[in-house]
Amino acid sequence: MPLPSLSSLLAARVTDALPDHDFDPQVRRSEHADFQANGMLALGRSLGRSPRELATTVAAALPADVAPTVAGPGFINLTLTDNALLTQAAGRLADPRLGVPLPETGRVTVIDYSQPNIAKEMHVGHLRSTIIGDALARVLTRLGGTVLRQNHIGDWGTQFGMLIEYMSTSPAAPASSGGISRLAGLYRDARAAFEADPGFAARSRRRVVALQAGDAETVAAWHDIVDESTRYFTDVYDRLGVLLEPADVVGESFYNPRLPAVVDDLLAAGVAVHSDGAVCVFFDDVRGPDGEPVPLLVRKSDGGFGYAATDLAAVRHRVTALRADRVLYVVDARQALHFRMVFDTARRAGWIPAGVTVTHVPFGLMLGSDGKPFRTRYGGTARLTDLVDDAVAGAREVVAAKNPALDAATVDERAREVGVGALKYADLATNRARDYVYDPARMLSLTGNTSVYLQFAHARARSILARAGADGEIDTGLPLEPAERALILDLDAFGDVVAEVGATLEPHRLCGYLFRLAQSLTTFLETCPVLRAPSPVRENRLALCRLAAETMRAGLDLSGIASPDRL
Ligand SMILES: NC(=[NH2+])NCCC[C@H](N)C(=O)O
Repeated sequence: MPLPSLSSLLAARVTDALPDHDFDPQVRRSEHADFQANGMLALGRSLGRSPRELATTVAAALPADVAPTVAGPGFINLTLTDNALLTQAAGRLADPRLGVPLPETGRVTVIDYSQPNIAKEMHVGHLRSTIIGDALARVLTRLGGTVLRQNHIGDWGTQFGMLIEYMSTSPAAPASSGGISRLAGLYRDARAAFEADPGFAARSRRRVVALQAGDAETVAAWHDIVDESTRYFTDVYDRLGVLLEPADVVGESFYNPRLPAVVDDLLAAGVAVHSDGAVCVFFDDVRGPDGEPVPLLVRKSDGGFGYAATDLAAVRHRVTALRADRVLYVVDARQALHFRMVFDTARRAGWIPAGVTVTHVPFGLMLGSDGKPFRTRYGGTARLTDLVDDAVAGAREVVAAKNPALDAATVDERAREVGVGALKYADLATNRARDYVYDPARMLSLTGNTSVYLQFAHARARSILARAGADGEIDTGLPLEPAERALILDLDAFGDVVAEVGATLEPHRLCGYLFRLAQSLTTFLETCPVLRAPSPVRENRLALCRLAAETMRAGLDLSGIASPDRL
């Protein structure tokens, strides 16, 4: 078991002081002391007693080495001894989990994320889903959970009839040449032909039927398109350094054979009804602007299945076959209503057992500097690969300016680590539900809340450790400087913060923490000489450098961001 944090140890002491009451002591970091327990206010309110009196009782029961004092209307200030802080730091250094608990043990989480569409370029929406989903997958795994990644790619639908028909009649090269941009170009042309030429449109519709009926030639052409697209996705994932691999792809086509049963079962359960030839599910609280109910379309009147039917089959599969305790959908906030209707339908059909949760994890848009949805210089939807290229190119300038003597291969490698890190961090650092402005210059800044600043603080600690040679033992009897105290207190919160990200599914909490940690590490390095300090202060400070570097690396790793030893 990992060593509990100081704040959780203090919280336990405060609750122990009032054994007859069940309450949250609300122990938080404070400007007035190391920690402050604020829970007496709420407890006093609920008991109809004076919070100050409760606080006084608690303070009297607490051990003198936490220096309890009552302040204001009933706060309890708590200050730890230097010895207690150093003992905790030594414990953390010996803890391979760095204090991260294992609350997810035994729990299976399915995460549906990334979800690009075949024969199309990936765009910024897929970038956000990929980055956020990947961070959540890493955090939940670290917290002891079993995480099943499901890349729900768009690989099925009537549009492929069009594309296959177009490719079979145009004398062009096979799908496996020319990459995604050629495929995306053909897709655009096929669409245009479909709209302009009724004969082509009719043949395309017959292709869809042939594809669904398993016609060998059509299925082979579809496979070629899927394979070519998957190669492109894999390439993007490699460049981004995310966990997703081809084995995680369970696309829409996977659920195709399961769709008729979805319709039958929903009809039999009375959850879905026939309506104008279609099969629909209605909701009391989902209505259009005219007050008319807006149904979830399970089967269209032409007999075709849509996006919703696939998601219904998917949720059922994930809960039953994959035995998920929790299913997360990391998808753009604009699909909130779709997921609400899908989950509600699955619940009404009795497909979601008690204790299992299905959750839409929404995120906002990436905006341009004009405050509108981000577009490229050419006005189109931004291609994800252009964003990666731009970030890496910008990072190359930062890296080369800092180290003019570096060889080209090292510059390349660092530029990738810094550029991709900056792109991910800019995405993760704001509350995911909000829209955020894409600002390449700001995200690569060496100062401010950027991954570059974090990577730089980490590399500073590493370079001191490299110059020192060996670290030493912590001497818990030494007095501490304020910057050392602040650093130890911040380091100690790491495990609690990771647990909080798992509980809230909000990666920005980790970024905020790492930014504060980088600041206290920087202040420590600027005010407390390490290598020049006399022994045994030197050994203690080296140990703090070591713990800070390890914690920073673990945190960046959970965000999917590299932590190079040098910058
Ligand atoms: N299970 C899901 N519906 N996942 C989200 C799929 C997103 C879809 N492929 C898109 O690009 O918009």
